[in-house]
Amino acid sequence: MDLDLSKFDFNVETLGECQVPSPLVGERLKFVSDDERIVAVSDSQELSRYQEELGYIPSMETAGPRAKVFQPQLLARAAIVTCGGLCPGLNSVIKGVVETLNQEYGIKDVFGIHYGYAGLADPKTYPPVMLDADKVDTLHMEGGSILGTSRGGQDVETMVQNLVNMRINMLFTIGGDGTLKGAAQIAKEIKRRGLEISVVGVPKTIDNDLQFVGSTFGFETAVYQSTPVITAAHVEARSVYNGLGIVKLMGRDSGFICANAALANPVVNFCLIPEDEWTLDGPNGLLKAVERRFRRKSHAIIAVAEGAGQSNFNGLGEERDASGNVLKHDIGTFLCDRFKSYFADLKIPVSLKYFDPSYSIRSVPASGTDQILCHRLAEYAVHAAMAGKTNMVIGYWNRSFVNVPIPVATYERHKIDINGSLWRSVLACTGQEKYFKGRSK
Ligand SMILES: Nc1ncnc2c1ncn2[C@@H]1O[C@H](COP(=O)(O)OP(=O)(O)O)[C@@H](O)[C@H]1O
Ligand SMILES: O=P(O)(O)OC[C@H]1O[C@](O)(COP(=O)(O)O)[C@@H](O)[C@@H]1O
Repeated sequence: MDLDLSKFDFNVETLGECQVPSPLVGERLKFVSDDERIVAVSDSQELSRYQEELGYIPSMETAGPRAKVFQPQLLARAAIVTCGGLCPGLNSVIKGVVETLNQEYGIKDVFGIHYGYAGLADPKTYPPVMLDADKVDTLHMEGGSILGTSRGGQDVETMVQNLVNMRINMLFTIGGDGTLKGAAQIAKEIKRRGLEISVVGVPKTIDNDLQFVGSTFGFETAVYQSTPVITAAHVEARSVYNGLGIVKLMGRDSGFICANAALANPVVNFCLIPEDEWTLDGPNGLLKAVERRFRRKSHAIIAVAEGAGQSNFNGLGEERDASGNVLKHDIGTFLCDRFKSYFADLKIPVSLKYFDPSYSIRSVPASGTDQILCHRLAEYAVHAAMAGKTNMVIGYWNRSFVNVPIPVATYERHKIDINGSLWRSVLACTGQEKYFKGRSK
């Protein structure tokens, strides 16, 4: 089956003339396009590092439908799996994949795999469900994942054998960096066995920590959802003498939610992220900084990312979740305890209110433009799988949807550049530098 491209309002196969989503890695890289591919060329150290460690030059291609459709319509059977932590919009992506398969390609056999890779490894215990247009009709209104999710490793050979048993030839994995690494292993095993099964990822990361993906669904919703909580913290703190509001937000290794929430809510006075170091004690520490702020304003709001300030727990050991992710020590309650004892020792009154909205933030449905992003990422994932592409994830880069090889997207975590303009804006907006006196940058 070939696809009639005239029904789409753009020609994805004239990349050389019209669509070059650059830059791939900062401004230093340049691009040349070669038919559908966008090849990054540069003599920068960064590129050589990729080339050396990955064994190839990282390249992306413009996402979209291809005239040559690889999957025969009658035999095409798809499976969708959601893994890792919840994220607003998971259900919207599931709906988008099912509808695009149904409506654009006439493919009706779509399996929903239950409970992440656990369901793929053990479909007897967690039987899959057939998904159709009726089942997904109002799915975008629901938070969570209708399929359920899980963490924890599964046997790759078993998962691939189950795909074969179910006669699946397209697997859509909706997940973050762990899920994508799992997807890459599945794709490798598929290749080793000489099977024709596409494995295409849709990037799910509320923390926004994947490389070359630009925008991920759920992130904007998370920032938006933080607003009522920060507002409540501010109202509480402002209404009493020396009111201190501490709001903990998600972000294990990357502080994007926290930084953006601080910018979106300019009542935040201190934004603490994993990427930037700060001390608690001493003349330049956070405790003293809040004391200084109290003298000027008598209230203060701290937004802290869950992965911030972990050096305060040095020597306490390390726990991991089932997927191997390092569990962060609870910086929120730690700060509460330290502030209470600090001000008690100084006999300075303080009224501290602590807010941890993490799970209520991530369990809502996607809102605003996140809904649109979910649908479009899903559409492009289907186009990629139908064109026979594999071991790749859809990215949104420089206002273009792109097909990004999984090893490139997961090569390292995307983090806030503390010398970059985003962090500079946060520092300016919070004014935290004037309280953190003498703090090195
Ligand atoms: N390095 C890895 N290789 C293969 N599978 C992985 C890897 N890391 C995680 N996974 C699997 O991917 C799934 C989701 O991973 P997890 O880290 O929990 O969430 P996320 O995908 O959001 O990062 C889990 O089932 C986990 O076992
Ligand atoms: O408590 P859980 O369910 O393991 O999830 C907590 C984690 O989920 C996240 O929201 C997203 O994590 P993943 O991208 O690894 O799924 C993190 O910010 C947070 O640490």
